Amino acid sequence: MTKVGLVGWRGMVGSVLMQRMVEEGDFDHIEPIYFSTSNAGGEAPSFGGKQAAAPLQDASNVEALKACDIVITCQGGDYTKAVYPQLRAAGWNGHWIDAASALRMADESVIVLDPVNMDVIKKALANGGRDWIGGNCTVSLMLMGLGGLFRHDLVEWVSAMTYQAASGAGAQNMRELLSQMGALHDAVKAELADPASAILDIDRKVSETMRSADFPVKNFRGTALAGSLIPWIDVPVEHGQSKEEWKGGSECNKILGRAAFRSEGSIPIDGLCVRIGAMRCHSQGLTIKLRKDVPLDEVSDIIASANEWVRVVPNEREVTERELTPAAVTGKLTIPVGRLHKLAMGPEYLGAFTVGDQLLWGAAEPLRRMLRILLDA
Ligand SMILES: NC(=O)C1=CN([C@@H]2O[C@H](COP(=O)(O)OP(=O)(O)OC[C@H]3O[C@@H](n4cnc5c(N)ncnc54)[C@H](OP(=O)(O)O)[C@@H]3O)[C@@H](O)[C@H]2O)C=CC1
Ligand SMILES: N[C@@H](CC(=O)OP(=O)(O)O)C(=O)O
Repeated sequence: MTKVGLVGWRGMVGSVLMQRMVEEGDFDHIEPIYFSTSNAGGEAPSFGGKQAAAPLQDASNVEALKACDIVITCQGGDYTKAVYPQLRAAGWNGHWIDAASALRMADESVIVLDPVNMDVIKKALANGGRDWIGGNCTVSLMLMGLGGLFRHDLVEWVSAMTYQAASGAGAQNMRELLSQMGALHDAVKAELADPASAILDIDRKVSETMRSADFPVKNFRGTALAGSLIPWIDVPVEHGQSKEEWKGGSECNKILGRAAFRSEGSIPIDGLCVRIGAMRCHSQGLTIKLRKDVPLDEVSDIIASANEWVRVVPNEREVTERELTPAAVTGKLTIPVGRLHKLAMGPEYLGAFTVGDQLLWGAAEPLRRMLRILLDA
């Protein structure tokens, strides 16, 4: 049976991956070997009702990793940068499946999102490809929603304005968001219980609390997210972009197998990435310049038929409020796309809004599916 090394399985992304692998019966097809960066020799877990043959292995032990046919890691970029080069240098020819961004733009890597780029994956497999990297969550979720328009080569450019959840910043940030919400509520609890209290007094107290020295903001780099937002994600790069915004253009074009971002033949994709107080769903408001005036019902059919997870939500108030929100989508694989309408700029300008769970299609699911593609190859 194929030996699969699992690194980062107890982290947030790794836990979602384990949950999905159990749900899909993936453990029936593999011999799992669990690794740890902190507890080598400890007891290995038994996901999918399958007991691992050995205790937890040391995740930095190249010899132990070499015994695996496939390694899947959700441990993070620092781990990848430290271990991957040593493993390849030691002559390991296995398949490396990785959630981290470290290897995404390397020539040898494919950014995997098989409902969108199975052709790119198959070509790389036929050419001996060995490095399969999950895309940035915002990018993968946008392509899961709009994949049909790209497949029909209808997109001249896209501007994506994002509304990204706390989970994208990590588990500690999700906790801190909730602590911030709790602190704000605590500050005005008495006033909220009194229907006669003045709303502007409540608002003033909330603002004071948000700006106070003891408001919990360590993980969000000193900034309030609850009751506010943060219009910057990740480090600055060139052209005034944040790295998260740069990934939109660079990774989308690579996933689609097109020319490098900003070079001839690539599709311009750019916008502003914003952190908001959602838990684990990223949303995006999209302006799409189509190559021609395509009727809205055709646009809708093309989007809806691209894959089995995308759902077009009619551009109507009630259904949008019910189905096109992080609260509705969280924990689900469905990718709703709605607010579809032609914008005032002209008939080639399409407005759209999409929501997706950034730990499922945004992180774990493309990796899990790549494992199955390799097992079935
Ligand atoms: N968060 C996200 O939205 C996305 C993240 N990624 C990538 O995945 C990587 C991992 O992200 P994420 O899952 O959020 O990271 P986590 O911090 O949740 O987990 C990373 C590792 O931390 C160690 N760890 C230490 N303490 C704990 C604890 N109390 N509970 C669980 N694990 C603990 C575990 O390693 P050990 O068991 O060896 O001690 C674990 O594998 C990121 O660095 C990024 O590269 C990719 C897409 C999206
Ligand atoms: N940066 C993303 C999460 C993430 O981990 O992205 P990447 O896989 O590209 O490092 C966010 O904050 O929402």
